[in-house]
Amino acid sequence: MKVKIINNPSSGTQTLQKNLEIIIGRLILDNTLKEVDKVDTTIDFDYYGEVSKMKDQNYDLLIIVGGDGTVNNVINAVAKNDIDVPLLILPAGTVNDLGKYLNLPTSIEGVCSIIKNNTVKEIDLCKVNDKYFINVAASGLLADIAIKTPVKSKTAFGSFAYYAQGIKEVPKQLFETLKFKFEYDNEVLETEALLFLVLNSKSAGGFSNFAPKADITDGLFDVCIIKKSYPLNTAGVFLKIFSGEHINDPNVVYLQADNLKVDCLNKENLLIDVDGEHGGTFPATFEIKKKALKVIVGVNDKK
Ligand SMILES: Nc1ncnc2c1ncn2[C@@H]1O[C@H](COP(=O)(O)OP(=O)(O)OP(=O)(O)O)[C@@H](O)[C@H]1O
Repeated sequence: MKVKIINNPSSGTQTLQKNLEIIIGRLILDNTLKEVDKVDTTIDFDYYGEVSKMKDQNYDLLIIVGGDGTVNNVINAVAKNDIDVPLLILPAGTVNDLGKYLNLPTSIEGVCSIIKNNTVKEIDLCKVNDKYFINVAASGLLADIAIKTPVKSKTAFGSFAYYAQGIKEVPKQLFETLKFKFEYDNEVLETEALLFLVLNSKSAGGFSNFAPKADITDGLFDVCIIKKSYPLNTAGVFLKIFSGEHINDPNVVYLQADNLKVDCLNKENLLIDVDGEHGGTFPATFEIKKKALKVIVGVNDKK
C-alpha cells in the first residue's frame, strides 16, 4: 500500500500521534505498507496545496490524524481537488464525534488491524455554501464554543475545556433570541431557536444520539432545531439528548431532508460552525452528495 498521512501534532491529548511511528513501523515490517509519505500540519497549513500533490500519484490511502477540525480541513481539500483515494480517519481530537460513530480505533493494535482489513465504505458528503463537512454544521447557542476555545487550552484539558468555555458562555447566550427561517422540501419554517444542528452522522458535541434517525449513507440531512423556551425546559431537552428522546420534545423540531436553506433573520454575521471549524455566515444553502466520500471503517461497522 502507498499511503499519505496528514497529521495534526497539536490535536487532542496527542496520544495517537505519539504512537504513529510504532504503527507505521509495524505495518512496514509486515509488508502492509510499501510507501509512506507523512506530513505534519502547522497553524497556517496549506491543506489544498498538500492534497493537490496526490494527483496521479497512485496513493491507496490517505490517513488523517487529528480532531474534527483537521478532518474537515482535509476533506475540503480532497473534495475540491477531486481526489478519489479512500480516507482513514484516526480520531485524535478532543471530542471525535465521527470517529465514535464510525467505530474508528485509537489503539496501536486497532489502527494496525483496520489498515490491514482495508474495508471501504461510501458515505455522504455535505456542503454549506462553499464549505464541505462530513459530520455536523451548527449555529446559535453553544455552537460557537468549539471555535472560541483556544487550541492550547483544548490540548491541556481535553474535553474539560469545552465545558469550561460552555459554562462561561451559556448564561449570556440564554438571553439572546435568534430567529431562523428554514426552507426544505417546499416547506418554510420560521422559529425562534437557541440552536440548530444539521447532522450527517448521529453524533455531535460528544452526544452520540443527537440525530437518532441519521444514517451517514442515506443522502439525507438530519436537522435538529432546539426552540427558544424557558431555561428549565431547555435543560430538560439537553438531558434527553443522552437517550435520543429529545426529538419527541415539544421544544425540538427534528426533520430529514436532502435540501435545506437557512437564514438568520435578526442577527448579522452569526457564525456557522462546521465540524468545529468556521463555516461562514447566513444565508446558508446546504447540499448533500450521496455516498461521495470513501472512508475506511472497522470490520464491525454495522451502520
Ligand atoms: N501544528 C499545529 N499547531 C497548532 N495548531 C495547529 C497545528 N496544526 C493545525 N492546527 C490547528 O488545529 C485546529 C484543528 O484541531 P483539531 O480539530 O484537529 O483538534 P482538536 O481541536 O483538538 O479536536 P476537536 O476538533 O475534536 O476538538 C485547526 O484550526 C488548525 O489551525
